[in-house]
Amino acid sequence: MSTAPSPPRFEPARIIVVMGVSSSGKSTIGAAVGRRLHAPFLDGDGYHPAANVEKMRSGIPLTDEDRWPWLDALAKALHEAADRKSVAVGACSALRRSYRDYLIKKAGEPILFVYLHGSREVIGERIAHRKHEYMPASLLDSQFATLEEPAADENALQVEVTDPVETIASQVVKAVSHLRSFKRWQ
Ligand SMILES: Nc1ncnc2c1ncn2[C@@H]1O[C@H](COP(=O)(O)OP(=O)(O)OP(=O)(O)O)[C@@H](O)[C@H]1O
Ligand SMILES: O=C(O)[C@H](O)[C@@H](O)[C@H](O)[C@H](O)CO
Repeated sequence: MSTAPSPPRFEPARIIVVMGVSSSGKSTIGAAVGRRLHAPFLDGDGYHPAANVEKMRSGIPLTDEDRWPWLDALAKALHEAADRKSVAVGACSALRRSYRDYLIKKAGEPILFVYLHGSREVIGERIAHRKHEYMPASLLDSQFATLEEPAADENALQVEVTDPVETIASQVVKAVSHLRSFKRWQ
C-alpha cells in the first residue's frame, strides 16, 4: 500500500516576513532567521516615513493611511532584495489582513508570514523592559486591538513568543525547507 505524499504546507515564497505586535520579537527573530538562511534582513522599523515615527514617539497609534506608504516601501525593498539574493527576510507588524494582502500585492510575489503569537501579559512584560528608539509601551494596547491573527487560508506559520529565539528560528528554517521545490530558491 502506498501513501500519497502530503502536499506542502506553505505556498513557495522567496520572502519571509516576521509579524506581530510591538515587542513580540520581530527584529530578534527576523535577524536570527536571516543569519541562518544567509539572507538579507530588512527591519520594517527603518522604512517608516518620518511623520509616522514622530506620531508613534508621541504615543499616537498609526492609521491605515499612515501605514500604506510604509508597507509599500518595505514590500518593494523586500522584492528587490529577493531578486538580488534569492531570498529575503523582513520584520513588519502587518497587524491586519489587509496589510498582509497589500504587502503581497506590492511585492508582486508570495510571502510566507511568521506570526509571533503571545499574550498581552508576556509581551507587556517585555516591552516594559526594553529600550526602543521611538515605540512607547503605551501603544501596546492599540497594537493588540488592531491585530487580526492570520486566518487558516493565509500563508502563515504561527510560533510562540515564549519559546527561545533559537527554537523559533529552527522552526522557521524547517518550514522553509518544505519549499525546496521552488526552483528560484537556491
Ligand atoms: N523568544 C524570545 N524570548 C525571550 N525574549 C525575547 C524573545 N524574542 C524577543 N525577545 C526580547 O523581547 C524584546 C522585544 O524584541 P524585539 O525588539 O525583537 O521586538 P519587535 O517585535 O521587533 O519590536 P518592535 O516592533 O517594537 O520594534 C527584546 O528585549 C528582545 O530581546
Ligand atoms: O504598525 C504599526 O503600528 C507600527 O508600524 C509599529 O508596529 C512599529 O512599526 C513597530 O512595531 C514598532 O517598532
